[in-house]
Amino acid sequence: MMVRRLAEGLLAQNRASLARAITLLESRLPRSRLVSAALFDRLLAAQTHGASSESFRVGLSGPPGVGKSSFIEVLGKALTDRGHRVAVLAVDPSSHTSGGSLMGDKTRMPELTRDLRAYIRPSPTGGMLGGVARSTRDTIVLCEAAGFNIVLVETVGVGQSEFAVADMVDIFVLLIPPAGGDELQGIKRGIVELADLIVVTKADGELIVPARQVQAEYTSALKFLRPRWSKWKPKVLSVSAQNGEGMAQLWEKMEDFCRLARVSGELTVRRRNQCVSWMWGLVREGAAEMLLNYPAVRRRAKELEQRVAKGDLPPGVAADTLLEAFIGATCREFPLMEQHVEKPDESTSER
Ligand SMILES: Nc1nc2c(ncn2[C@@H]2O[C@H](COP(=O)(O)OP(=O)(O)OP(=O)(O)O)[C@@H](O)[C@H]2O)c(=O)[nH]1
Repeated sequence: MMVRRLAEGLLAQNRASLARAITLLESRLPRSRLVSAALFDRLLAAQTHGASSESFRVGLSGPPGVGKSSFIEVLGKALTDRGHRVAVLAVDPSSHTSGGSLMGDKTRMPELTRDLRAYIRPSPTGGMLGGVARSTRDTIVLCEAAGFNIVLVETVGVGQSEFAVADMVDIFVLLIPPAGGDELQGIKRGIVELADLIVVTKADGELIVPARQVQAEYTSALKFLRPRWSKWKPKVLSVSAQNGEGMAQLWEKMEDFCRLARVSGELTVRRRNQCVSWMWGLVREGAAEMLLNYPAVRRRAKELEQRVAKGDLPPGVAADTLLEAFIGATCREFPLMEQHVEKPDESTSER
């Protein structure tokens, strides 16, 4: 009953229903998990993947102070003015512990917050990146079901969160401040390689010249990178959120990207691959969690870790030993399982 009402509210683009559904999936309580799984079933049955295929998922990353909030506020407003419905989500595992401003915090984007065509959701405070990324991925799908056709996912440019975000969006946009080298800017090397668009911010007033310089540096640096898409070469632009300069051209480029990726079918392939890799990521995470739930295996893991660290044991041997300890522990707990565990020697001799 609750699930049906929630699904109906969501599909009717009711903001309160969307907020409740997201809170539900962020909850780690087993009952909430069951309810949100049932909700996803309903949404699938209602064929909301139609909404997904029409949507555009944009990842935004950049070091603190780059001007992300101002940028999202201006871009978001321009998009809602064009009739789009825009959701802004955030991935910031640190917000839990730092107690600082939560990413996606409404006060950072005052105009967009008042805009009825926009929906802003702060980062879930799940703590670990895995948990935060998981709920953000599901939240994207809920927002799309609720009629938001553009989903902006922002991340703070520290830690691993930008890699997680790049793996859940269609286009990944890296914001760069108009001064300093990579290290000064706190930008990790690998992250530049993931960018489909690089945007130099604050290109106004005295910062125009350094912004253009940074733009030229990145443009030539990108020539040496292998493009991730067959039909798209990453581009570097400079914009000012303060006076709006360059914002329209930026959106044009994003639209070009979206069109090319759709027409070539690469967007579909990318999303499919992302889904499969999320599935395996979750399996790996779940398996590791299950394994460490056994106290005996946990103890064994500690001991093996120490031996591997000292160089007394090759990591591969330690991993096999740990997996065997896990299988042993499950067989002791569920004796019937032993009959079903394939013995490597027997299975080869049978073939
Ligand atoms: N000159 C100029 N300053 C800007 C521009 N955009 C943002 N700023 C300034 O840069 C500082 C940081 O901008 P914010 O928009 O708060 O973004 P942020 O520091 O990345 O912060 P978070 O959103 O919390 O990640 C503020 O002092 C802004 O006034 C711009 O286009 N031009």
